[in-house]
Amino acid sequence: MSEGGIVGEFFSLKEESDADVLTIQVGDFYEFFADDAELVGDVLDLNVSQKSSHGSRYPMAGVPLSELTPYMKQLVERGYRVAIADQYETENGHAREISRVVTPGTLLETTSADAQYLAGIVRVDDGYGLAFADVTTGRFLVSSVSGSDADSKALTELYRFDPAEVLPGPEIRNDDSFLEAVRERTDASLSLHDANAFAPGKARHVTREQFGAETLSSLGLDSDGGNAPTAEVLAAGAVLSYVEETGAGVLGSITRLQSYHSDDHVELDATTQRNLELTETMHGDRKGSLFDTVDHTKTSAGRRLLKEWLQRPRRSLDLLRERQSNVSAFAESALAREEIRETLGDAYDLERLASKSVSGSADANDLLRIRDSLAVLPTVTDSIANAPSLSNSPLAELAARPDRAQAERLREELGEALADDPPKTVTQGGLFRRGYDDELDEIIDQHEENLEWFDTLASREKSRTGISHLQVDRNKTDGYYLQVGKSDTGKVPEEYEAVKTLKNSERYVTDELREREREILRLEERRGELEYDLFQQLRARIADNAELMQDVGRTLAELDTLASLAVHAVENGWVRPELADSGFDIRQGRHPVVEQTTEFVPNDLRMDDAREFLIVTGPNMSGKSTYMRQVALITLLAQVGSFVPAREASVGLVDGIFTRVGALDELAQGRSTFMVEMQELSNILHSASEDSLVILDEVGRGTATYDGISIAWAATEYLHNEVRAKTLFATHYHELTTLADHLPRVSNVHVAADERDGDVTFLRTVRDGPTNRSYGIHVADLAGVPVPVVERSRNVLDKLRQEKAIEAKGGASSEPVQAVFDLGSGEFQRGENDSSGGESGDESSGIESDEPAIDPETEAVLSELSGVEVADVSPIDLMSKVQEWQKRLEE
Ligand SMILES: Nc1ncnc2c1ncn2[C@@H]1O[C@H](COP(=O)(O)OP(=O)(O)OP(=O)(O)O)[C@@H](O)[C@H]1O
Repeated sequence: MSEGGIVGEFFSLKEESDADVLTIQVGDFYEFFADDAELVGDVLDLNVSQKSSHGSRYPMAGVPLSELTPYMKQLVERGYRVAIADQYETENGHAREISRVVTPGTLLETTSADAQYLAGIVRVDDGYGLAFADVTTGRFLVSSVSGSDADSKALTELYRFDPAEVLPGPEIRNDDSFLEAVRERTDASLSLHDANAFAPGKARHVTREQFGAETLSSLGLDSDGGNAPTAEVLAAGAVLSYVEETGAGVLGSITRLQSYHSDDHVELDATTQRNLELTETMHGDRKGSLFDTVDHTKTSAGRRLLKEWLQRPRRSLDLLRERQSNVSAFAESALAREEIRETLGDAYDLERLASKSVSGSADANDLLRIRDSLAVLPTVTDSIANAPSLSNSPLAELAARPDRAQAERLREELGEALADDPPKTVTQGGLFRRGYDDELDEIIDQHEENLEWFDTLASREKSRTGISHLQVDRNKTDGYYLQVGKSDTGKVPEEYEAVKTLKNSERYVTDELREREREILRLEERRGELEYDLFQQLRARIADNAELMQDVGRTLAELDTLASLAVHAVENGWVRPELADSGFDIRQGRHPVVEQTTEFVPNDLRMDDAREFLIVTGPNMSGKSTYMRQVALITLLAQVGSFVPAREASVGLVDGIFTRVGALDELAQGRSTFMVEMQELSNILHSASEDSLVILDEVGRGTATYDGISIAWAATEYLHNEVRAKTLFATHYHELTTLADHLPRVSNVHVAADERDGDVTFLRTVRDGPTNRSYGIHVADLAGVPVPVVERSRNVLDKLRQEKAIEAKGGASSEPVQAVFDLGSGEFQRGENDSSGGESGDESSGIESDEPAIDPETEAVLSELSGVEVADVSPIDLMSKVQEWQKRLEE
């Protein structure tokens, strides 16, 4: 291992001579480890992780691009071509992949098929301007958000793109609460960027240079009266200049600017994406996510697009109907679909290859991949034209979108240039076909002629000299030589010059041989140079067609994604949903992921203007959460343009899906469950509209029972009266079921269970009306809670029920439990002192202090088990506490 010395202000490099292992030391803080390095062609492939000054290793993804770039530059200057593919273990033991390539002339470029966004965000008077550059494909999107909830809208956009790096404008201070939220809720690194880049003049100049003033004005993004560029342009300018300065992508591959409106998409914040397990399960596994379940794509570009569609469901009826028709067409014609999918399997990621051509990092193999991928388009287009059900669908138009003639010309050019079976690297020679370049042909002819001379040399010399054991050979140290067997050395003529003596033979050279050898080496060198020049010229011409390649790549990806959706629909009996203005009528709906592994009991859902809010009750484990998630996922899939798991479905388009379920992750991070719960609830109450779908699972359970009920009660009223969002609310607070008597559009449904002789059977069927029992103790029993505790709980429950019955009969309003049941009848609703959800035990509520006395013996036992006051917890919390205690015992 040799010390490479300081190669940059903060960077030093250690390398082993054969470049097998590379350790890069960065300042005092980080140490990068390169394990399992492998030389693949002329690219060095490394696995990289990073060690902090405290000694803990963590993945390199945590390092901002700007920090990585300078040291990458150093490597490049030292003549390396570096591909870093780091696969590392995250805290919970799940491997994730982030890959980036650095090549001469360019900087960071991703080798991962996933989109990697660099985001710029600028705050203006009435909102934010946002710009997102995908360094994988060169896609560039801008948008703006405004209004009183601009903060939350901007955050939603950031969640949606999930950028690797965010550049906040200089007006967003480091301690700004908005940045706090970005830090808290995304994995993005925040990078400080030159404030000048955000300056209006600079930003406009840079964006105009990149896209032209015409593009800006056609998108409505040019300045007002020539002075103030729009917020999007400010953000775009900063991102572009950052890309240019740091090489976080390739400017030349950013060929097009797309402007989108945040209203084009269904609002789906990070919490909801996680709750619905769109791309990862709650435990961080890819397997078992919706994406993993429905993905049957054949290409990495198709996979990328499918993920994007799931994360960004759309609201345009026309677009969704078109996608549906395409999925339908593919679903109906199995033969043509499978033929097309097989052809698609030959396509590489053209969007990425376009970026690589522009950056100059595309190698010989990449040019071949471009050639082969371009050939896929006409084959696929012909397959579509030949299948009537496909040619009559919008698929025909989709496939015709890229300029086929231009694509064909490009493919022909590559076909004429590149040999059928060329080498992996240019330096090996033989990349180009004969007839492509006259000079190259001549060199090759001369080279071959010289080689032939060597071929005939042995027989010529044999007959001239009478030496029988003579052969001509070449090796790295001696070059060309004549080798004569020991027995024949006496016959060697004068002009032979001995160069090496071996055991059984002698090696000679002659002037003539030296001259030929020099000529061969000259020709080989010239051939190498010329082939490399030609390769570069060809690559540059290909790069001029980056936009075309992006078009073709995008089209193939879209066909792949649509065909994948069709495959899943056919294999799982999904149906095309009817897209309606509002409301839901889902018959025999199923959960798209759970149905893969379980004998699933389908369920219906009906919601309309007269039935907007469903309170879902049912025993623990009966299927409430599954039912609600199933509704959210069916809605989401419908707005992707996919078929849905149901026998029949009408889905009203929504503008957002908002969910609030148990806060497992935050618990692990040490935040108060209840605080998180309330923040999420608050966000929903602020952001949801009458066109939204809201899923609430157990709101209020994180605090004292009466506080919890009060908050859940008030939130229901607010959603029902003010927001009017379509809402499903699962609760164990049976008191809430009485809301249906007071609020006109609230209805009760419950997930049925059957109890016979103390045994509970979960029926999984959703029925109208509230449930009457909670069966929590039965679940505790199932979970293995010790028999004495289960028995005792039954005892306590009976007691509580008896008390309730007495209170109900007596009807005295001063009775504590009665007070809860009376919530709907006035006192609470009127928002008097006690409706404000005061702290537990707050004198003003008059409730906590009036709680029914629990048998002191029970309270003592349970308190000891759980470490909490019994009166302060809901039945579920009690159960989880008991389970917690049981776990502790096991440990
Ligand atoms: N319709 C169904 N068909 C088959 N299995 C189901 C169905 N619904 C739910 N399940 C299964 O039942 C189990 C419990 O479901 P779920 O978590 O939705 O219950 P829950 O009522 O929300 O429970 P809790 O109140 O304890 O949170 C899960 O394992 C789920 O896979």
